[in-house]
Amino acid sequence: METAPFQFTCSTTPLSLPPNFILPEDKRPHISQVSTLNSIPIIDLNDQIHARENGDFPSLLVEKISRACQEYGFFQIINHGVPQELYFTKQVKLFNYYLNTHGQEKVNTWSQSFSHPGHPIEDLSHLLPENPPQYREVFGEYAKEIGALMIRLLSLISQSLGLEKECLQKRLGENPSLKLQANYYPPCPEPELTLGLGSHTDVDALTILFQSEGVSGLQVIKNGKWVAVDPVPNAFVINLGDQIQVLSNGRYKSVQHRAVTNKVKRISLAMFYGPSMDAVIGPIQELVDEAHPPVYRNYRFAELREEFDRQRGTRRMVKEVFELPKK
Ligand SMILES: O=C(O)CCC(=O)C(=O)O
Ligand SMILES: [Fe+2]
Repeated sequence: METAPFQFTCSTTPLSLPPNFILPEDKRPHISQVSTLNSIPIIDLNDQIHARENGDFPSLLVEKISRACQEYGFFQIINHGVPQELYFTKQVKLFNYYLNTHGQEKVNTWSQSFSHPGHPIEDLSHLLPENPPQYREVFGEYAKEIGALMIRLLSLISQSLGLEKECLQKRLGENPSLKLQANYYPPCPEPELTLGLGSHTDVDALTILFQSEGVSGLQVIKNGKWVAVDPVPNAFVINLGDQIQVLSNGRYKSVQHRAVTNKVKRISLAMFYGPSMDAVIGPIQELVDEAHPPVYRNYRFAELREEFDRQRGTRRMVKEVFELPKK
């Protein structure tokens, strides 16, 4: 039997969790055991400018990105050049979230997500919400800025893999997707009994996440333990998606992450950059040699999306389907 969706739009927070949100013991977040030390690296994109002035090569920035990608698969960026008003305008609020369910058991997670494509903005503007009235304009500008930042990061990550600057962008194809997912985590009476978003990896190539200040919720796996990614003022969290893991032949990992809930509400805005549907994704030739045989077979991205849809609602193992047998 389907569980009835829980209405988050009610104005009061319940005193305890409705039963259809309570996770089985082994799936609970154990929040008190999560580390806040050694969280993911914070990288200053202005380092690039300094390095260029000094003529260093490879630049300090590329080195930092290389280390962060290898050790964490996650980092935060500051001085990214996206004007603060575009993601910090108080008037911009998102409504009409839908309930996201995760996992095989029909347990709801304590969140609502709202998502829509962000590119090409000219074609989709009329599909975006009419309220609040400035949403289309602000989102349009945000999508353009984030799209440009994605290209900049793809170039830095390409260089950090020893590849030419445009390598990853080219491999992701001429009609890449840029999608928004806005996540709302309402105040939760019992954060230890539920999750905001279950553990997952992002399926696309690269994610730029803005998280609201003052409340921590995002956690990433590091050395088998959950590490909290506390919000840093005016920073974006960057994480590598499954397609970068495949293109880098497993050199860089798409890392499991989740969101826990709090007694107070939290909001995050994720933008996902994904390949063209017809792009052929597979290990980049320069990263394959005798010591590093190909881990994945080539596939059209549309093929992987079909597999992703087949696995909806399960603990996803999508890229694993394209792994080659180990020799
Ligand atoms: O709310 C967060 O910080 C995590 C969001 C996330 O992982 C996602 O939307 O894929
Ligand atoms: Fe995610």
